[in-house]
This record gives sequence, C-alpha cells and structure tokens, in this order.
Amino acid sequence: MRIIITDNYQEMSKKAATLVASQVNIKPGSVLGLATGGTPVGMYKELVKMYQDDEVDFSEVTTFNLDEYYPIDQTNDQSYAYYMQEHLFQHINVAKDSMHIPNGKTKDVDQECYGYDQAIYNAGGIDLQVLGIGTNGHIGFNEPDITFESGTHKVTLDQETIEANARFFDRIDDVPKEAISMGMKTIMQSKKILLLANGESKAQIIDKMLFGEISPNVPASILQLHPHVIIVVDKEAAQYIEHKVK
Ligand SMILES: N[C@@H]1[C@@H](O)[C@H](O)[C@@H](COP(=O)(O)O)O[C@@H]1O
Repeated sequence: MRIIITDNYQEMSKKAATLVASQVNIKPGSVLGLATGGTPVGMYKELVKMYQDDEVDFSEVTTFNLDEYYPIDQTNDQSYAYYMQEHLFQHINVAKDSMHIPNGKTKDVDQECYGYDQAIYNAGGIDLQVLGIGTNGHIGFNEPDITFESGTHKVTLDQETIEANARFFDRIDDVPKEAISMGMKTIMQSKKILLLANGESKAQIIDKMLFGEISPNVPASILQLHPHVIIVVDKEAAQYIEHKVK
C-alpha cells in the first residue's frame, strides 16, 4: 500500500487526477471505477482541465460508478447520475454507452445488480477504482457490518450516512434511505484502488482503516489485504497516521 500525504485538498485532487490520467495514458481502453461525494469533486475538475489541455483522452475508456441512491431519478440533481454529468461526463469525451451507473429507478433491483456485475466482468474488470470513504468507514455504500462477499446489491443507509449526506439535500427527509452499491467483493476485485480523503472529519477513520483490525465493522479496513492500493490524503485527514508512516 502506498500512502501519499498532501498539504491540502487541491494538491490531493491534482495528485489523484494525475494517477487516473496516467492509468488512461498507459492503457487507453482502461476500465475506471468512479466515486461521488464531495471528496473527488476537485479531482474531476483537474481531470477536465487535463482533458482540455490534451493531456488525456477518454475516448476508449469505460466507466462504472460505485453506487446510486434508490429510488431516484437520473434527472434529480442529487442523483449520482446527475453528479457525474455535472462534474465529469459532459466535459470529456467518454463514449455515451461506455458510462455505467446503477439505475436508481429500476423496477427489478436483483436483475440490475446482477447485470451490473456482469457488465463489469464483460468489460474485463475494473483497472482502477477510485474511492472516497464515509466517516463510518463505508466505501461505496457498503455500511458497517456488511458481508465482505457481496457483489452489487441494494443497501439500507445508516443514519450516520443519511445525516452526512443531508448537506447536499434541501431537507434530511429528502435523502433516500436505500442505494444500489457495488459490493465489497466487486470493489476488491479491482486491479488497483485509489482512495482519497481530506479534512479532519476523516482523520479518525483513516487511522482505523489503515491500522485497526480488519473487520466488517470498518468496511474499508479490508483494503489492507488488497495488493495494489494507493491512498492520497491531505494533512488534516492524515493527522493520526503521519507519524506511523514516516
Ligand atoms: N456513497 C458515497 C461514497 O462513495 C463517498 O465516498 C462517501 C464520502 O463522501 P464525501 O466525499 O462527501 O465525504 O459518502 C457517500 O455516501
């Protein structure tokens, strides 16, 4: 595992964008796993800049997003489908049918989940999966006490997650209570993982995830067992680990 500590959010975002762009430059047909939330917004901004400056070309890339609220319509500005258009897809040249996000208004959740994992498999698996982390250690929407063996599935959001994500909605009651998320198995099958975190609110969980017990109670702790993980954290999020990694 490589741990990169940056001075601030902007540097974290630049570093992460460079790593994603390098993946695409080395393998133009890369399959990227993408994340949402506040953390990767800066990384997407940097990637758009790099695309505009001809430093990276996404025309052969395939993308799979980690998760989507359920139920939610793609036109809802809080859907992750909307987020991805807004922050990345509308600004770059990924082919329309190469972008995948779980369908938040499917009538057949089981088929949607099965089909999603199947599509990842058919694309050759995820080359690089970008992750953020919830303050409770969730990745995607895999909340504490999840089974590590799960593929894409429907999850019920923890109250802590609903409260954390309420900042994006007008009212807390508007936050959907469920989501469709890649499972821990899906995530662990990615060839490489890039996890980003910034700010003091993530400091404790970053320490637990990296140096605590590997347990379903802290879903991200399983990443300790993945052979190719890069963690990019700013100083604030790294405050409890800085002395342990030097
Ligand atoms: N499902 C998403 C995760 O993919 C994200 O990593 C996490 C942290 O979000 P943020 O980056 O806004 O702190 O919470 C959300 O609930």
